[in-house]
Amino acid sequence: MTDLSEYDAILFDLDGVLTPTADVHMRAWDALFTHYFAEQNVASTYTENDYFVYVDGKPRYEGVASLLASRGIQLPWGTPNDAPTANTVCGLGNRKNVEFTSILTRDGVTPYPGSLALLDQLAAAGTPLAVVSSSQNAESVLAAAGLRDRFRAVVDGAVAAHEGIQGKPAPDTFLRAAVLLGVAPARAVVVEDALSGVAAGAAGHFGLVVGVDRGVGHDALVAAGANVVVSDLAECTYASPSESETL
Ligand SMILES: O=P(O)(O)OC[C@H]1O[C@@H](O)[C@H](O)[C@@H](O)[C@@H]1O
Repeated sequence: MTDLSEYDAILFDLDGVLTPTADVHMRAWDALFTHYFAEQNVASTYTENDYFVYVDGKPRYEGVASLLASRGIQLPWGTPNDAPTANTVCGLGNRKNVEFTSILTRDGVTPYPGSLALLDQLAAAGTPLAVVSSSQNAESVLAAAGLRDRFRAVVDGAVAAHEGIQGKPAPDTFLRAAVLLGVAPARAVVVEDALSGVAAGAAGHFGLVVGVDRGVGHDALVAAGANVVVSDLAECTYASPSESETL
């Protein structure tokens, strides 16, 4: 068990940490790039490892640009308003978003039971919580999962774009959430499943960076800066202050 009760606040990534929506993102990216690479006759096909290394946890268009660069492809950046049919970085990202949104609408979202159990302990302890996600769909996912009210602050892809905050792997979105919760980074925990997110937590000098291994691999998470790695948040605990006193 990893006990988080010595810290004052917890900053959670969303997709793959609280909800199984990293899988939905993965499937939507796979559909986009498999099709696009076939159409463009790119010899090296898109794999799951490509997702973990180049796309996972990053803001939408940065993920597209990183993956294309891995194949030596350069496209015009375009703008976030580009149609999903446009062959620009933004157009490809928006094409993936059509797929993501349709899966989300069709299937809904159920939080991981282990994550819910930890959130219940944190609610009982009154610990300030934030969601820090690169996704512009974070508010929809939180609402669909019935989790929005549990978080004092949400710093997501839409907030970052609006406020001009650099996305993961830069630490800035986590640092912004710490400010919103009124906590020093050294007193807060970052919980992340993506290499880019773990790297952001380490770069922000947070008190503890918990890596959640949903497929990236224990060693890769540690190499990116995780202090501890769990396979599910059921392996984390947070005793409320009254419980801690009686221990
Ligand atoms: O396209 P969106 O919803 O803004 O999401 C951007 C990224 O958000 C992250 O949370 C996911 O891990 C990535 O897979 C995703 O690409």
